[in-house]
Amino acid sequence: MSTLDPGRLEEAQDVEAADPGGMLRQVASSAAQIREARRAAVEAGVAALAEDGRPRAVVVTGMGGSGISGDVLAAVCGLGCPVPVTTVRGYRLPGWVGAADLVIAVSCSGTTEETLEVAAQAARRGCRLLCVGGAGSPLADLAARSRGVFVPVRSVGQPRSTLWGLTVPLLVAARALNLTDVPDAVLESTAARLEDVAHRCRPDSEPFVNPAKRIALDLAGDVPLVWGSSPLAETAAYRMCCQLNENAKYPAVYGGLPEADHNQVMAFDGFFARGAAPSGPSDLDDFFRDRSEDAEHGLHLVVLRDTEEHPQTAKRRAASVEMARDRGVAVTEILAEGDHPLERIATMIALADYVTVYLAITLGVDPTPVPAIQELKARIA
Ligand SMILES: O=P(O)(O)OC[C@H]1O[C@@H](O)[C@@H](O)[C@@H](O)[C@@H]1O
Repeated sequence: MSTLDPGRLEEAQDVEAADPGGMLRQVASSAAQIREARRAAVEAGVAALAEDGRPRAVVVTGMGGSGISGDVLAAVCGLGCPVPVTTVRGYRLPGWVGAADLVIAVSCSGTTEETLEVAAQAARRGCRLLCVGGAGSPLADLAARSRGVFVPVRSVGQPRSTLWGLTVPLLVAARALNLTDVPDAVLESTAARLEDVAHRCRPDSEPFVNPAKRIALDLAGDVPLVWGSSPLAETAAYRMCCQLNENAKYPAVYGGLPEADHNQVMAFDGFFARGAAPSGPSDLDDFFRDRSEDAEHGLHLVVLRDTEEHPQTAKRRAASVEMARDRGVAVTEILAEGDHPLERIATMIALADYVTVYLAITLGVDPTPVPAIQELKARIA
């Protein structure tokens, strides 16, 4: 059983010992992934996808840490994108998808059954096909058989930590199709920002100067509501919840403004907000005794705050934070850095990724393996 021990985050050697699968190293490789994946996408001839002109729609299919590449692509293309960009998670390609559309199948292992199934449907319907994932995999074979473009991706360990290796080929394809403006200079500046986050969050930097360790300690024992203050930040919020689930084996609820102000905000007045949180190990109570007047662990609002917000949404964000604090709900804000949408989403994701790994470590949970996911796959095999 996992127990909370803030001391586990103090010394670099303890942090490393608590991370036998090297998840912190995997997270730190994000900048290198951007550079390597750009080269791989260019070498694989992704630009050839533009030869037949712009598709009617872009449909990304993938699961878990791979599927989210579609959300990141849509967020970076933004509301100004001339064609719809959508993500399909599951076994079926929607009926409207056809030969006029580009389908992008993403799977780090290249073996995920839902992704292979949807990619095969796309090939049968004559869609333009781009496959991104493990070399020599069933997905690579499918791309070859269907004369699709295939970009090989080197896994850095887990699919979810290979996020940028899996996403950058999609961005390179989208820029070839004139769906978004992500020049090499932006890929490079994003990589540089990720290196900077990695430096600030490195294992040997102590909790009082390490933003990720500090947030992890604040969050431990609480029930996180993770909200994004823009569509871009909402995608980062979803990613943070998935990383809380898979790295920290921790529950989390994601939302985005303004929608969360129409439903989730009610939780500020509910059971979890009053500190009547689910009973946990009693050492949690001691640890959180002096965190707030209410003493108990309860609801924790994590706001991923974009620098570009609709003015009304910015008002809603500020009012929501104030209302949470008035009610004794803990609040943490994570700020986007940079100007370009890619820099902004990548910096929020990077800091949040580190938070989830340090939360795992302080809870005594190994961040890397996902045994329940494996068990599920085995049960249905
Ligand atoms: O990227 P692929 O290999 O398709 O995996 C997709 C997802 O599969 C799940 O079962 C987990 O392993 C996730 O962490 C992963 O993101």
